[in-house]
Amino acid sequence: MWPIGFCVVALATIFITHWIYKWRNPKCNGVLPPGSMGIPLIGETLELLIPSHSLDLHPFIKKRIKKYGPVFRTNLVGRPVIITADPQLNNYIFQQEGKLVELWYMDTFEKVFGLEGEARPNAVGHIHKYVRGVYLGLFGVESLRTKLLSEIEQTVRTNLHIWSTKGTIDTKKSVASMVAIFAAKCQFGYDFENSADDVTETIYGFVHSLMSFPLNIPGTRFHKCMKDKEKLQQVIRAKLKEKLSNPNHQGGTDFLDHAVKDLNTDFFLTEDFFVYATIGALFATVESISTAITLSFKLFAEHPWVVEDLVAEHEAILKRRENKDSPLTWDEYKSMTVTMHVVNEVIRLGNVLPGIFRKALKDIQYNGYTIPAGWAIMAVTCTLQLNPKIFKDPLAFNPRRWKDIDAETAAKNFMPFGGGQRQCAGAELAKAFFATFLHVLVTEYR
Ligand code: HEM
Repeated sequence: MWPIGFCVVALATIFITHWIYKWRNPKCNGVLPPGSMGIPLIGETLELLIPSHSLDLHPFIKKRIKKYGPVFRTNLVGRPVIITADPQLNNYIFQQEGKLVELWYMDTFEKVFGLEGEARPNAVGHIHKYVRGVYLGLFGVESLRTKLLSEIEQTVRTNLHIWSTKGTIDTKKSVASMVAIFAAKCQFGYDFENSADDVTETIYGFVHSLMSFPLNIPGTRFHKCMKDKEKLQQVIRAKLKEKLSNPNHQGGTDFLDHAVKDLNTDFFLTEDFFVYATIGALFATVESISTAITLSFKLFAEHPWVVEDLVAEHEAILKRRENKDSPLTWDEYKSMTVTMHVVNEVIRLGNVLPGIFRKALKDIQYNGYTIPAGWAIMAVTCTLQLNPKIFKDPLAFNPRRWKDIDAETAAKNFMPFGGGQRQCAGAELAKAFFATFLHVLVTEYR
């Protein structure tokens, strides 16, 4: 009997050894960038998921850049990935959308945001053109100027007032709820004040837990995130059905109003498409703005002179007004030079989006290395923002540095909103929200 057992063990050992060898040495028609593929099945995921409490590059990236250089290979959640902190390669990749690369998010994100199949909201070509057009229409400069700026101001005033009546607040959670109230209103017409259900907790639960290990079993953070996502989908779908079934519905201006107008006019314009695209915009808005504003509280506490600079600028704005209580105007917003330096500096250090993901459609040759077709690429742009040649003493919070940085240098060395065709469609909204928040904060509160 023992020879059979011996053969089974030997075969299993050969199979596992071969599998591990293949895992560590993936196929490539050329030379792969240096790096390690980590442990079979999970790769190096856990190390990347450990939160970093520093303003510097995440230790996972920093350690590997030091060891391998700015372009290296790894494996995240079972996916082979090339991580690039090389500005030249990053720029090249941003210009190759639909040619050598396509937008790709982690497999978890693909499921959560419905980024699979021909009709996915992140597809290239005319689907992208449609989605981008809708986003820019909703959150672009014209919409901000005519409508959103005053809605942001109202939301901020109400929320800061509520915070001021409490002993302490959890900053990240409170800021995220404030942004969620605004986002839910302008993206799917959710009326926070007159709704029995408080959807902001659900949005916070969803956004807060998405960047956790994707293990969907009861008790895990990710499982709770999926439950919150399902609830959100139901709320958004119910809202869409309500709008669709109302024969007197007049064209409004939120995301679902576009759905009412355009549903089924093209193969991809389905109910699911609009629900997923709304959830995507909600996540992008709440997570990014709340991260930046929360960080600013910590930085202000450590640098009170920055708050003094802000107070001086905003008190001057109030002084120029005929009526001190009148709402913030677009011209006032556009006059906020110091505030925009603060916003830039917080976003520079905030590393709001640690990586921009793409998938190689063909083998990509770069500096003697090959990025194989099918591999994911994670472009880390924050190395640019921490370059000591451009940003002296890069980890120091110093908004005044922006006085000496001209527009051309900034365009080449400051890319928190990405680049190319996929450049952030919410950049103007993020900046306007942040600036309005600072306006109300420093003019009304200490
Ligand atoms: C500090 C705030 C923000 C930062 C740093 C940021 C960063 C980025 C970056 C780097 C990209 C490019 C992603 C890629 O190339 O794959 C992007 C895309 C995008 N962002 Fe933002 N974002 C912010 C706020 C927002 C907000 C408030 C919205 C609101 C809707 C938003 C909506 C989007 C959308 C829709 C895209 C995809 C654009 C496209 O594919 O054409 N972002 N963002």
